Amino acid sequence: MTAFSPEIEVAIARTRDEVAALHAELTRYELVVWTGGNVSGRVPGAELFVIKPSGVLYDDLSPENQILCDLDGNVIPSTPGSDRSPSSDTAAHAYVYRNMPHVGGVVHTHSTYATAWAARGESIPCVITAMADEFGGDIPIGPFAIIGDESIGAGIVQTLSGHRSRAVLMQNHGVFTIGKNARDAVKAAVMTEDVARTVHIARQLGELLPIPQESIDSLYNRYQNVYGQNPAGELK
Ligand SMILES: O=C(CO)[C@@H](O)[C@H](O)COP(=O)(O)O
Repeated sequence: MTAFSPEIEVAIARTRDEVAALHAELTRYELVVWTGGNVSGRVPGAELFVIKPSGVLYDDLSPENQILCDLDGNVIPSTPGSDRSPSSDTAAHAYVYRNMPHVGGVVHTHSTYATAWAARGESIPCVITAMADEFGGDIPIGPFAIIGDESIGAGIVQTLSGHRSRAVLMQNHGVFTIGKNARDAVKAAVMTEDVARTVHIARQLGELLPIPQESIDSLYNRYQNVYGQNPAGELK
């Protein structure tokens, strides 16, 4: 059995609880079907993250069957869940954690409207205030990348580095989001689908009206730093 300090064991247990519970948000907001999609969370204070097992039904996910990995994506042996294969996107999540130290959570979905934009290789333009609030501008397109190795992670990091958006539409694939923690990344995935649907419908009705850059900046700053009870600030 791999031994960690008591403090890290507590952090791992909390991350297992959080990541398992957050998968239920993907089904609640209808962002996934069957076993598609995944959530991971970095273990605070350790070079570790927790991710779901591959191809397991959402109803069967629990804290005990989430899988503990190091930042190279290797499963930590003899830990709960380590008898199963981790998510097929584990190498991609690991690449993001290694290369974006400020990121504490990563989420992937094939949510319908956002993935339809990805299938066209088209970024979602910032034409509603909710997009300016959450993403600070357009939601960008990332490159086409093969599933199963670091390619997706490299595409996420390349596209989102220096970008305000917490979401990228990986071309021909779907949504990947990042956040300060796993919950923040899940929220970004929920918001991505919401704005993808609204902007798609708006475009069916006529011409989209851009928001001036200074208004986008102002909306973004207010939402990230003033909105709500305890704003966490932008992701950087
Ligand atoms: O995008 C893909 C495959 O197209 C995968 O990411 C699935 O959406 C989820 O795979 P697991 O996390 O269950 O391996």
